[in-house]
Amino acid sequence: MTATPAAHLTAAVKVYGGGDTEVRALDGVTLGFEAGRFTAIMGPSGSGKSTLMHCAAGLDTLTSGQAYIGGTELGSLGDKKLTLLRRERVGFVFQAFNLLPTLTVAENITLPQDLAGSRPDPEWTAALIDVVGLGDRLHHRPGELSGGQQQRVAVARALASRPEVVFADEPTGNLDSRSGAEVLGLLGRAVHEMGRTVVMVTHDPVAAAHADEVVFLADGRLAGRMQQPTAERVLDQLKSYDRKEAAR
Ligand SMILES: Nc1ncnc2c1ncn2[C@@H]1O[C@H](COP(=O)(O)OP(=O)(O)OP(=O)(O)O)[C@@H](O)[C@H]1O
Repeated sequence: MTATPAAHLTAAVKVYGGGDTEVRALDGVTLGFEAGRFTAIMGPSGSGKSTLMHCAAGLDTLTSGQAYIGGTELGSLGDKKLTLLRRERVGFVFQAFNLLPTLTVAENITLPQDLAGSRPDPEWTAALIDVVGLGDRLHHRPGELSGGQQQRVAVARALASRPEVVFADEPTGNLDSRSGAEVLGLLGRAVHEMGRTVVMVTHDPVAAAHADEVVFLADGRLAGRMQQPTAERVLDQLKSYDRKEAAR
């Protein structure tokens, strides 16, 4: 028997709007994110990447089908239980960092646990701070840090409660290539050295090449999967979807 994936979707459909303006953003996606792996989600603009991530993470609901974190089906949870699940079992990294400007780096990192009333594990927090390389910045505020440093804080915050899965939405979208590479290296270390699970939406083939696997979406459907991606192979694959789109 194979282990339960960290997150998975079965026959996932998401429809926005209705009538003439109806959009099927997800059109029957069945997909699992294995634990202990770094997965990138790619596809042309409008292919449903963000929708898939939001529905898989419990930030949005499916029109039909199921989304699971571990063995928990999200559609069966009420708002309160869903909020708790997101807080305790899922980590998030967004393009815009989303740190609280009035809190220090250290306070930002432990904020989700403080909100949940859980006690941060000092050894784990220290290991995280070491990995993100911000030990000398713990009492600074986000405004005193570079974009790359802020995103490293956001990665540490996402990992602080040892969530079952971290979802990252274009985490390098606001960073220069060097800071972006640092953040991607950090996500990779979280997976390969700290046993975490990361699912990342990205437009950037170079970013996707940091993942163990790339999942391709096209028109709201699963269009392919690539193991051990390279930026070049990812780019070629994306071009093939563009050519199919142009031929329609
Ligand atoms: N709240 C919404 N209301 C209506 N349509 C939406 C909404 N959110 C997304 N869509 C539509 O659903 C489809 C998929 O959007 P989604 O943002 O998931 O794609 P994406 O692959 O993440 O795109 P991008 O790469 O441009 O960010 C698009 O056609 C989009 O216009």
